Amino acid sequence: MADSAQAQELVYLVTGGCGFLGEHVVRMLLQQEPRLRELRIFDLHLGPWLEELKTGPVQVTAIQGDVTQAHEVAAAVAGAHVVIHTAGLVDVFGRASPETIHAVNVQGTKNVIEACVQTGTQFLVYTSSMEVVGPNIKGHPFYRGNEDTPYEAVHRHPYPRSKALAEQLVLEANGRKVRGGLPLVTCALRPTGIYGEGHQIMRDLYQQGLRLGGRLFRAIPASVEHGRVYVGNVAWMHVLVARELQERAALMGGQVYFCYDKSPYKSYEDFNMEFLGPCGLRLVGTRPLLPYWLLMLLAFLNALLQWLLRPLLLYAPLLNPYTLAMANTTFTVSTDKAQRHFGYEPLFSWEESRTRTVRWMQTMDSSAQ
Ligand SMILES: NC(=O)c1ccc[n+]([C@@H]2O[C@H](COP(=O)([O-])OP(=O)(O)OC[C@H]3O[C@@H](n4cnc5c(N)ncnc54)[C@H](O)[C@@H]3O)[C@@H](O)[C@H]2O)c1
Ligand SMILES: CC(C)[C@@H](O)CC[C@@H](C)[C@H]1CC[C@H]2[C@@H]3[C@H](O)C=C4C[C@@H](O)CC[C@]4(C)[C@H]3CC[C@]12C
Repeated sequence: MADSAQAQELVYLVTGGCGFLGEHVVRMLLQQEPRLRELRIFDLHLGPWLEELKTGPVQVTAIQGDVTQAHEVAAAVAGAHVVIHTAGLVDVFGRASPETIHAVNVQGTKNVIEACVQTGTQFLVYTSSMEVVGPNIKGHPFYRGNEDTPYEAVHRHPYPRSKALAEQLVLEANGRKVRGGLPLVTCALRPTGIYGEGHQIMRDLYQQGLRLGGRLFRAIPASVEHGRVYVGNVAWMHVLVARELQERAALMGGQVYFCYDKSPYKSYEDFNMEFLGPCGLRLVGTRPLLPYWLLMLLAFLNALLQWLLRPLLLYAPLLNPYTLAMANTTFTVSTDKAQRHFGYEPLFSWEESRTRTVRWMQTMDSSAQ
């Protein structure tokens, strides 16, 4: 828990606070924000682990609610000094309809913005995504770019489209007058692919490897770099930006910041092996075992199967045309904007991030046996 030497007078609200990133943001706030009086956690699905947080000096309020319901959002936001909006439908596997993704990610964000304006909350941090930028539908690489690198952001997929629309709404809301006459101060954080304790896709890949006799088969060239960032550092950036936004509104209001740390630039598959390898899995092949056209054919067959089976069951494999194209397109960031604007430095080194993730994988492994 944070040192209580400073006056505890702030109320924070974290939407999506029971998600993969959200839980880390909640725990990081309790550890690193000494001015917290109340921490509200708003989520469609509340986790049982929240109970253990209620024994500390900070009042932890769990609120079960839906960001698509404006009145539920307004009730949760009322009285909060800071909102960290991480709630979202993270779906590139065809599990949810485009309409549902839009309702949660775009309308939900509109509801959060309007709740801040109507109830007088002055600071809003939005969890955006690298996908607001790319990779685009043309497969153009984004090689160690930054927030100012020119790039043709063209999206067709519902998820990146929804994140781009939501981010735009948040940035445009910066400067609006909230109840009481003060200006709303907003900013957006763009994580690349987040990894760490609780990452569901890493769990899925581990289970897939166990089913294949401890092997995974390379599908992506090792030369394709994909940006990754440790969840603890993403959580820390959220806590720090929420604090500094209150002090440096003129500089930071309406700004976007990529989330980054010292995680190495690698292909998606090679990076995952940093954690799956110590758990006994092996990546077969120094180059893709199948030609790209055959992989794309398999991806399209998966998409066709998903469509045919939808009336009966949800078939949502990792491989589909969008995920294959994404994995196969270089997208890495190299920036120091967060350091320049609000003094961000990663809280966890690459070695610590890797060790913590491997340790989580191994405890997951032992509980699976
Ligand atoms: N995971 C990544 O690699 C990654 C990368 C960049 C950005 N992001 C963004 O970070 C945020 C969190 O992502 P995550 O990976 O933790 O996903 P997640 O699915 O683990 O967490 C999302 C949380 O939002 C909640 N939620 C969903 N719909 C809701 C609704 N209608 N009302 C209230 N709560 C709702 C879910 O219950 C869940 O707890 C998302 O906005 C996502 O776009 C994630
Ligand atoms: C089946 C193989 C081709 C396998 O390599 C596919 C991997 C694929 C599931 C992932 C490759 C890149 C991932 C995405 C990336 O890390 C960034 C994202 C942005 C974030 O906002 C949400 C998650 C994601 C879309 C992430 C999802 C999994 C991948 C597509």
